[in-house]
Amino acid sequence: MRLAEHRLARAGLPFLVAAAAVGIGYALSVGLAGYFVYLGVSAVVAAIALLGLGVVTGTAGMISLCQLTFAAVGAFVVSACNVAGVPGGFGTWLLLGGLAAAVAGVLVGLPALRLRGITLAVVTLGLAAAADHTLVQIQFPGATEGLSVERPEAFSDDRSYFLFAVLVLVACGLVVHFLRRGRWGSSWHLVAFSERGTAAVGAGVRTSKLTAFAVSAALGGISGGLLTGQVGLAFPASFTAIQSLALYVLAIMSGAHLIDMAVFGALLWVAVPELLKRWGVPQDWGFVVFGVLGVQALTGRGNLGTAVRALWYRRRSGRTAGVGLTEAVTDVEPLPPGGPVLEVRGLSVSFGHVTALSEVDITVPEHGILGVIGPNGAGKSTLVDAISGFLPRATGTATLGGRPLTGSPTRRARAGLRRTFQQDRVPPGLTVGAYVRFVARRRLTGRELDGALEFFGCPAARTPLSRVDAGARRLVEVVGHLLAKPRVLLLDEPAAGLPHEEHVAFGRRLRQVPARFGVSVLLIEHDLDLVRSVCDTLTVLDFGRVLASGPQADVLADPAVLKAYMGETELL
Ligand SMILES: Nc1ncnc2c1ncn2[C@@H]1O[C@H](COP(=O)(O)OP(=O)(O)OP(=O)(O)O)[C@@H](O)[C@H]1O
Repeated sequence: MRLAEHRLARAGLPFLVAAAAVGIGYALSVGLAGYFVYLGVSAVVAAIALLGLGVVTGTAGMISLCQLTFAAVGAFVVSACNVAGVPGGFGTWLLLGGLAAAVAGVLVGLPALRLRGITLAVVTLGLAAAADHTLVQIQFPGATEGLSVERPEAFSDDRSYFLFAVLVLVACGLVVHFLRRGRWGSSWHLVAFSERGTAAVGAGVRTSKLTAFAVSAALGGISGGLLTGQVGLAFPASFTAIQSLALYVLAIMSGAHLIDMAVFGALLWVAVPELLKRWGVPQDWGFVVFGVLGVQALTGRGNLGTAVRALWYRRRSGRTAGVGLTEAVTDVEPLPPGGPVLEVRGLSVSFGHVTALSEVDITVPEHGILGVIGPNGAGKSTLVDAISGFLPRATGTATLGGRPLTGSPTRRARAGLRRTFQQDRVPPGLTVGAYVRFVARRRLTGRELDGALEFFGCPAARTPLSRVDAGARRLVEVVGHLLAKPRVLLLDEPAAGLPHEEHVAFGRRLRQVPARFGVSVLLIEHDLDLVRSVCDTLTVLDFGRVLASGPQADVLADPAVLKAYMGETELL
């Protein structure tokens, strides 16, 4: 009951905050002096644009330096609708402006599928500069005739228009909040942290990037439309490339992926030039101030928003969450291994002159756990990369459940082949539960989620992953993939981050995976005790070749394995 009440309270919280924001907006609209009301609308407009930047840059990790170009698209559409007298009034025009900007966002996002970092920055800034130049040439519809945009009837004076702008900001904030908590939001976090990790869970890297660009641009478009309603006539000077650049810097500095920090950034956006004006300093110096703040944010670690939150969490709980595998679990009987479910034949991979794999055959039995062992550099991770589709130039064949396993990593993941990574691919921006639900890519009941996390001794679903240690994050990754119920899961050293005393307990749980989750496993592991306790069959790789393969006891007693793999027979 208390849990249900707690969940209800958490679900209602965003609406409570939204209602409070509307209340504050109303109080400000009646209480502020006229000039500050005008500045207030400017701040709200900037907050919506920053919210958009927070999505594409802060959450999805891409650089976009043309946010005000999207704002210009929104302003253009609103102005054109005003001139043409499009039915529906200002509210409809605003939505149309957002929609048009979203389309522009997708078009700009297309190059982002191939470009990264500084190259993407140059492309988006170049686009902003080109749009800037074009707008000066063509001007906004109605500008030359002086045809002022009509505000909504009920919000026509400055005070009520400020309230209207606050209502739009609150609606945008709610949309962003719920999008971030949904599948799109999780995919943005994942793609920002690791594109390989995103593909490995069967999510589309393209879709993640394009949706982030579209949502961000739509918010930019709405902010531009709102600005047009504020000033009556849109002018190119409001949407220059240098302003887009300054807005980006502000988003980075404040941490605009957090809604409150987007609002804080917007207050700075308005307050800094205003203060400079009052002190008799040219307002363009505001860009220098933002530049300095941006350099500080880019050279330091993190931004203002995350720093404040980190302080808050440290005050609430100083500890990071780890693995708790010491609890006893009820064992389930292992299922007898069936026929082959994953068959790989003649797999070869070369990196230039290095032959990482040569004519490798492996078979994972249904309901079985195949261990793949071998010294460092034997080709184990390359094997996982090749089977899961990350090395398209690999030769050989693979079948999963009798069907050819081909295509991109996303396609193979959707076909029922999942993998984990040796490196951390778990994004810190999500909670344990949000991450596992996203990776599972199916509807999970709370019981199913909590049960699986508990079984592997992982922190509770509500724990932010930023507060989970490296070993536990690997197990959270394993849980997510297991709950996806693939045919086969490839585990690349899943116990590497765990304290050694936890290895036995982890092995005991791993042994039960086929029976509990219906998933067959290929396990790469250096800890031979763990391998012995878990795997029915073993394949030993050495210099990219299969040295031995078969039942565990036979393989571990093979003199070639003893000699080549361990070097010292006593150890085995
Ligand atoms: N991207 C790459 N470019 C060039 N060589 C590579 C690349 N990836 C792997 N190799 C080489 O391929 C061989 C196999 O590497 P791989 O990482 O698969 O070994 P491993 O058995 O997983 O080692 P470890 O146990 O240390 O993880 C090594 O000689 C390695 O240097």
